[in-house]
Amino acid sequence: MTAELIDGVQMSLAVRAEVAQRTAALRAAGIQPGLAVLLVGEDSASHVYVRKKVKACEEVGVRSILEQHDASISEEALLARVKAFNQDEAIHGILVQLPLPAHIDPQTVIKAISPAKDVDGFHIVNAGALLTGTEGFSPCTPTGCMRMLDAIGYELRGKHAVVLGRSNIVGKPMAIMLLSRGATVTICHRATPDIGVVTRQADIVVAAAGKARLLRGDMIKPGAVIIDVGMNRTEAGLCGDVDFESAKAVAGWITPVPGGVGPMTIAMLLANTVTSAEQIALVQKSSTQVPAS
Ligand SMILES: Nc1nc2c(c(=O)[nH]1)N[C@@H](CN(C=O)c1ccc(C(=O)N[C@@H](CCC(=O)O)C(=O)O)cc1)CN2
Ligand SMILES: [Mg+2]
Repeated sequence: MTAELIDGVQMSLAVRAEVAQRTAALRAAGIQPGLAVLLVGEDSASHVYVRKKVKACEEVGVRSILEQHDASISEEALLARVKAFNQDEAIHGILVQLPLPAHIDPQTVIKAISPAKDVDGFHIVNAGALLTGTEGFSPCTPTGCMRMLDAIGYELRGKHAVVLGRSNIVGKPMAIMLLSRGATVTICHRATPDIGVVTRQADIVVAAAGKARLLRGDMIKPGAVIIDVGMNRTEAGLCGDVDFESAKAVAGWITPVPGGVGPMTIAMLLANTVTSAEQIALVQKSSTQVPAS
Protein backbone atom coordinates (compact mmCIF):
# COMPACT_ATOMS: atom_id res chain seq x y z
CA MET A 1 0.00 0.00 0.00
CA THR A 2 1.13 3.56 -0.64
CA ALA A 3 -0.57 6.26 1.36
CA GLU A 4 -2.45 9.11 -0.27
CA LEU A 5 -0.82 12.46 0.29
CA ILE A 6 -2.72 15.17 2.20
CA ASP A 7 -1.58 18.31 0.41
CA GLY A 8 -1.40 21.16 2.93
CA VAL A 9 -0.35 23.69 0.32
CA GLN A 10 -3.46 23.13 -1.81
CA MET A 11 -5.75 23.04 1.23
CA SER A 12 -4.24 26.22 2.63
CA LEU A 13 -4.82 28.00 -0.67
CA ALA A 14 -8.53 27.22 -0.38
CA VAL A 15 -8.62 28.64 3.18
CA ARG A 16 -6.68 31.71 2.06
CA ALA A 17 -9.13 32.34 -0.77
CA GLU A 18 -12.00 32.35 1.75
CA VAL A 19 -10.03 34.65 4.05
CA ALA A 20 -9.27 37.04 1.17
CA GLN A 21 -13.00 37.32 0.42
CA ARG A 22 -13.85 38.05 4.04
CA THR A 23 -11.04 40.62 4.20
CA ALA A 24 -12.35 42.32 1.05
CA ALA A 25 -15.82 42.57 2.62
CA LEU A 26 -14.35 44.13 5.78
CA ARG A 27 -12.27 46.57 3.76
CA ALA A 28 -15.33 47.58 1.78
CA ALA A 29 -16.89 48.47 5.15
CA GLY A 30 -13.83 50.57 6.03
CA ILE A 31 -12.09 48.03 8.27
CA GLN A 32 -8.68 46.58 7.46
CA PRO A 33 -7.82 43.56 9.59
CA GLY A 34 -4.51 44.11 11.35
CA LEU A 35 -2.08 41.62 12.92
CA ALA A 36 0.80 42.51 15.24
CA VAL A 37 3.65 40.01 15.31
CA LEU A 38 6.22 40.21 18.09
CA LEU A 39 9.47 38.41 17.40
CA VAL A 40 12.17 38.22 20.06
CA GLY A 41 15.73 37.11 19.42
CA GLU A 42 17.53 35.40 16.60
CA ASP A 43 16.04 31.91 16.44
CA SER A 44 16.41 31.26 12.72
CA ALA A 45 13.37 28.96 12.41
CA SER A 46 11.19 31.59 14.11
CA HIS A 47 12.42 34.18 11.60
CA VAL A 48 11.39 31.84 8.75
CA TYR A 49 7.90 31.28 10.19
CA VAL A 50 7.33 34.94 10.92
CA ARG A 51 8.38 35.94 7.40
CA LYS A 52 5.85 33.44 6.07
CA LYS A 53 3.13 34.92 8.29
CA VAL A 54 3.84 38.48 7.19
CA LYS A 55 3.89 37.49 3.51
CA ALA A 56 0.66 35.53 3.89
CA CYS A 57 -1.03 38.57 5.46
CA GLU A 58 0.06 40.71 2.55
CA GLU A 59 -1.34 38.20 0.07
CA VAL A 60 -4.85 38.19 1.58
CA GLY A 61 -5.09 41.93 2.32
CA VAL A 62 -4.43 41.77 6.07
CA ARG A 63 -2.16 44.52 7.38
CA SER A 64 0.68 43.22 9.52
CA ILE A 65 3.11 44.93 11.83
CA LEU A 66 6.27 42.99 12.56
CA GLU A 67 8.04 44.17 15.68
CA GLN A 68 11.44 42.61 16.22
CA HIS A 69 13.19 42.80 19.57
CA ASP A 70 16.65 41.92 20.70
CA ALA A 71 16.91 38.71 22.76
CA SER A 72 17.91 40.86 25.73
CA ILE A 73 14.56 42.69 25.94
CA SER A 74 13.15 42.49 29.45
CA GLU A 75 9.88 40.73 30.18
CA GLU A 76 8.44 44.05 31.40
CA ALA A 77 9.33 45.83 28.16
CA LEU A 78 7.77 43.04 26.10
CA LEU A 79 4.63 43.14 28.25
CA ALA A 80 4.41 46.87 27.64
CA ARG A 81 4.46 46.30 23.87
CA VAL A 82 1.71 43.67 24.14
CA LYS A 83 -0.40 46.05 26.20
CA ALA A 84 0.11 48.84 23.65
CA PHE A 85 -1.22 46.56 20.90
CA ASN A 86 -4.17 45.57 23.12
CA GLN A 87 -5.17 49.26 23.09
CA ASP A 88 -4.53 49.78 19.37
CA GLU A 89 -7.86 49.83 17.50
CA ALA A 90 -6.18 49.09 14.16
CA ILE A 91 -4.84 45.81 15.54
CA HIS A 92 -7.22 42.84 15.70
CA GLY A 93 -4.74 40.06 16.31
CA ILE A 94 -1.57 39.86 18.41
CA LEU A 95 0.92 37.05 18.38
CA VAL A 96 4.17 36.53 20.18
CA GLN A 97 6.32 34.08 18.25
CA LEU A 98 7.46 31.14 20.39
CA PRO A 99 9.90 30.09 21.72
CA LEU A 100 10.94 33.10 23.78
CA PRO A 101 14.37 33.53 25.38
CA ALA A 102 14.75 31.67 28.69
CA HIS A 103 14.49 34.82 30.88
CA ILE A 104 10.96 35.54 29.62
CA ASP A 105 8.05 33.44 30.89
CA PRO A 106 5.84 32.66 27.88
CA GLN A 107 2.72 32.20 30.04
CA THR A 108 3.12 35.66 31.58
CA VAL A 109 3.38 37.21 28.12
CA ILE A 110 0.48 35.21 26.67
CA LYS A 111 -1.67 36.14 29.68
CA ALA A 112 -1.08 39.82 28.86
CA ILE A 113 -2.64 39.49 25.39
CA SER A 114 -6.29 40.48 25.27
CA PRO A 115 -8.21 37.19 24.77
CA ALA A 116 -10.24 38.97 22.05
CA LYS A 117 -7.01 39.55 20.07
CA ASP A 118 -5.32 36.24 20.93
CA VAL A 119 -5.37 34.82 17.39
CA ASP A 120 -2.90 32.09 18.41
CA GLY A 121 -5.55 30.78 20.83
CA PHE A 122 -2.97 30.34 23.60
CA HIS A 123 -4.50 32.54 26.33
CA ILE A 124 -6.01 30.61 29.24
CA VAL A 125 -9.43 32.10 28.41
CA ASN A 126 -9.26 30.63 24.92
CA ALA A 127 -7.74 27.38 26.19
CA GLY A 128 -10.66 27.15 28.64
CA ALA A 129 -13.13 27.85 25.83
CA LEU A 130 -11.70 24.94 23.86
CA LEU A 131 -11.88 22.68 26.90
CA THR A 132 -15.51 23.54 27.56
CA GLY A 133 -16.65 23.69 23.91
CA THR A 134 -17.51 27.39 24.05
CA GLU A 135 -16.63 30.15 21.61
CA GLY A 136 -13.03 31.34 21.45
CA PHE A 137 -9.91 31.28 19.33
CA SER A 138 -8.46 27.83 18.73
CA PRO A 139 -4.71 27.25 18.30
CA CYS A 140 -3.73 27.36 14.63
CA THR A 141 -1.80 24.10 14.24
CA PRO A 142 -4.36 21.68 15.72
CA THR A 143 -7.18 23.59 13.98
CA GLY A 144 -5.29 23.16 10.71
CA CYS A 145 -4.92 19.42 11.40
CA MET A 146 -8.68 19.12 12.00
CA ARG A 147 -9.35 20.95 8.72
CA MET A 148 -7.12 18.44 6.94
CA LEU A 149 -9.02 15.50 8.43
CA ASP A 150 -12.31 17.14 7.40
CA ALA A 151 -11.00 17.80 3.90
CA ILE A 152 -10.36 14.09 3.31
CA GLY A 153 -13.85 13.36 4.69
CA TYR A 154 -12.53 11.40 7.66
CA GLU A 155 -15.17 10.45 10.27
CA LEU A 156 -13.56 10.69 13.70
CA ARG A 157 -16.42 9.32 15.76
CA GLY A 158 -15.57 5.93 17.19
CA LYS A 159 -11.96 6.04 15.96
CA HIS A 160 -8.83 5.69 18.08
CA ALA A 161 -6.64 8.77 17.76
CA VAL A 162 -3.16 8.86 19.22
CA VAL A 163 -1.37 12.16 19.80
CA LEU A 164 2.39 12.11 20.25
CA GLY A 165 3.39 15.07 22.42
CA ARG A 166 1.65 17.05 25.13
CA SER A 167 2.61 20.65 24.44
CA ASN A 168 0.20 23.47 25.21
CA ILE A 169 0.32 24.69 21.62
CA VAL A 170 -0.27 21.40 19.80
CA GLY A 171 -0.57 18.12 21.73
CA LYS A 172 -3.09 19.09 24.42
CA PRO A 173 -5.45 21.18 22.25
CA MET A 174 -5.22 18.56 19.49
CA ALA A 175 -6.32 15.84 21.91
CA ILE A 176 -9.29 17.95 23.04
CA MET A 177 -10.37 18.66 19.45
CA LEU A 178 -10.24 14.98 18.54
CA LEU A 179 -12.11 14.06 21.72
CA SER A 180 -14.81 16.64 21.05
CA ARG A 181 -15.43 14.97 17.68
CA GLY A 182 -16.05 11.56 19.20
CA ALA A 183 -12.61 9.95 18.89
CA THR A 184 -11.10 7.85 21.67
CA VAL A 185 -7.87 9.70 22.40
CA THR A 186 -4.55 8.56 23.82
CA ILE A 187 -1.69 10.96 24.44
CA CYS A 188 1.86 9.57 24.39
CA HIS A 189 4.77 11.55 25.75
CA ARG A 190 8.36 11.31 26.88
CA ALA A 191 7.48 8.97 29.76
CA THR A 192 5.37 6.55 27.66
CA PRO A 193 7.35 3.28 27.86
CA ASP A 194 6.66 1.92 24.35
CA ILE A 195 5.02 4.31 21.91
CA GLY A 196 4.77 1.67 19.18
CA VAL A 197 2.47 -0.51 21.30
CA VAL A 198 0.03 2.41 21.39
CA THR A 199 0.43 3.76 17.84
CA ARG A 200 -0.09 0.31 16.29
CA GLN A 201 -3.66 0.46 17.64
CA ALA A 202 -4.35 3.92 16.22
CA ASP A 203 -6.63 4.81 13.32
CA ILE A 204 -5.10 8.30 13.37
CA VAL A 205 -1.72 9.43 14.68
CA VAL A 206 -0.89 13.10 15.13
CA ALA A 207 2.87 13.30 15.64
CA ALA A 208 3.85 16.44 17.55
CA ALA A 209 6.67 15.26 19.76
CA GLY A 210 9.47 17.34 18.28
CA LYS A 211 11.63 14.28 17.58
CA ALA A 212 12.84 13.62 14.06
CA ARG A 213 11.46 10.43 12.43
CA LEU A 214 10.06 9.13 15.75
CA LEU A 215 7.14 7.32 14.08
CA ARG A 216 8.24 4.59 11.68
CA GLY A 217 6.22 2.39 9.37
CA ASP A 218 6.49 -0.62 11.69
CA MET A 219 4.68 1.40 14.39
CA ILE A 220 1.65 2.15 12.19
CA LYS A 221 -1.57 0.20 11.67
CA PRO A 222 -2.12 -0.43 7.93
CA GLY A 223 -4.41 2.23 6.45
CA ALA A 224 -4.07 4.70 9.36
CA VAL A 225 -4.12 8.48 8.86
CA ILE A 226 -0.79 10.07 9.77
CA ILE A 227 -0.60 13.79 10.49
CA ASP A 228 2.95 15.04 10.93
CA VAL A 229 3.33 18.26 12.91
CA GLY A 230 7.10 17.87 13.34
CA MET A 231 9.47 20.53 12.06
CA ASN A 232 12.99 19.25 12.78
CA ARG A 233 16.08 20.74 11.23
CA THR A 234 18.60 17.92 10.87
CA GLU A 235 21.85 17.62 8.95
CA ALA A 236 19.84 15.97 6.20
CA GLY A 237 17.52 19.00 6.09
CA LEU A 238 13.98 19.66 7.33
CA CYS A 239 12.10 16.55 8.43
CA GLY A 240 9.00 15.72 10.40
CA ASP A 241 8.36 13.49 13.42
CA VAL A 242 7.39 10.75 10.98
CA ASP A 243 9.78 8.61 8.98
CA PHE A 244 7.98 9.48 5.75
CA GLU A 245 9.34 6.73 3.49
CA SER A 246 8.56 3.79 5.77
CA ALA A 247 5.28 5.33 7.00
CA LYS A 248 3.84 6.01 3.56
CA ALA A 249 4.21 2.33 2.66
CA VAL A 250 1.82 1.39 5.49
CA ALA A 251 -0.49 4.36 6.07
CA GLY A 252 -3.72 5.16 4.23
CA TRP A 253 -3.19 8.94 4.33
CA ILE A 254 -0.15 10.99 5.24
CA THR A 255 0.89 14.66 5.42
CA PRO A 256 4.31 15.64 4.05
CA VAL A 257 6.90 17.89 5.69
CA PRO A 258 7.28 20.48 4.28
CA GLY A 259 3.98 21.21 2.59
CA GLY A 260 1.60 19.63 5.11
CA VAL A 261 0.57 21.04 8.47
CA GLY A 262 2.87 24.13 8.29
CA PRO A 263 0.99 25.96 5.53
CA MET A 264 -2.31 25.13 7.26
CA THR A 265 -1.02 26.67 10.51
CA ILE A 266 -0.47 29.94 8.70
CA ALA A 267 -3.83 29.77 6.93
CA MET A 268 -5.62 29.29 10.27
CA LEU A 269 -3.79 32.29 11.72
CA LEU A 270 -5.14 34.41 8.86
CA ALA A 271 -8.63 33.01 9.44
CA ASN A 272 -8.47 33.79 13.17
CA THR A 273 -7.24 37.33 12.49
CA VAL A 274 -10.11 38.05 10.12
CA THR A 275 -12.59 36.49 12.56
CA SER A 276 -11.25 38.81 15.25
CA ALA A 277 -11.68 41.85 12.99
CA GLU A 278 -15.25 40.76 12.18
CA GLN A 279 -16.07 40.32 15.87
CA ILE A 280 -14.53 43.64 16.92
CA ALA A 281 -16.37 45.38 14.06
CA LEU A 282 -19.66 43.85 15.25
CA VAL A 283 -19.08 45.03 18.83
CA GLN A 284 -18.20 48.54 17.61
CA LYS A 285 -21.30 48.63 15.39
CA SER A 286 -23.66 47.57 18.17
CA SER A 287 -22.13 50.07 20.62
CA THR A 288 -22.61 52.97 18.17
CA GLN A 289 -26.18 52.06 17.26
CA VAL A 290 -28.78 54.37 18.77
CA PRO A 291 -31.38 52.29 20.63
CA ALA A 292 -34.92 52.63 19.23
CA SER A 293 -37.15 54.65 21.58
N1 LIG B 1 3.19 32.19 18.41
C1 LIG B 1 3.38 30.99 17.84
N2 LIG B 1 4.58 30.41 17.90
C2 LIG B 1 4.72 29.18 17.32
C3 LIG B 1 3.66 28.55 16.65
C4 LIG B 1 2.41 29.20 16.62
O1 LIG B 1 1.40 28.67 16.08
N3 LIG B 1 2.31 30.42 17.22
N4 LIG B 1 3.87 27.34 15.99
C5 LIG B 1 5.22 26.91 15.71
C6 LIG B 1 5.85 27.46 14.47
N5 LIG B 1 4.96 27.90 13.38
C7 LIG B 1 4.21 29.00 13.57
O2 LIG B 1 4.57 29.94 14.19
C8 LIG B 1 5.07 27.37 12.05
C9 LIG B 1 5.89 26.32 11.76
C10 LIG B 1 6.05 25.90 10.44
C11 LIG B 1 5.38 26.53 9.42
C12 LIG B 1 5.59 26.16 7.97
O3 LIG B 1 4.94 26.70 7.10
N6 LIG B 1 6.50 25.26 7.67
C13 LIG B 1 6.84 24.93 6.29
C14 LIG B 1 8.33 24.70 6.20
C15 LIG B 1 9.09 25.91 6.57
C16 LIG B 1 10.59 25.75 6.50
O4 LIG B 1 11.12 25.65 5.43
O5 LIG B 1 11.20 25.73 7.57
C17 LIG B 1 6.10 23.69 5.87
O6 LIG B 1 5.79 22.86 6.73
O7 LIG B 1 5.86 23.55 4.68
C18 LIG B 1 4.54 27.57 9.71
C19 LIG B 1 4.39 28.00 11.01
C20 LIG B 1 6.14 27.25 16.87
N7 LIG B 1 5.94 28.58 17.34
MG1 LIG C 1 11.41 30.25 27.90
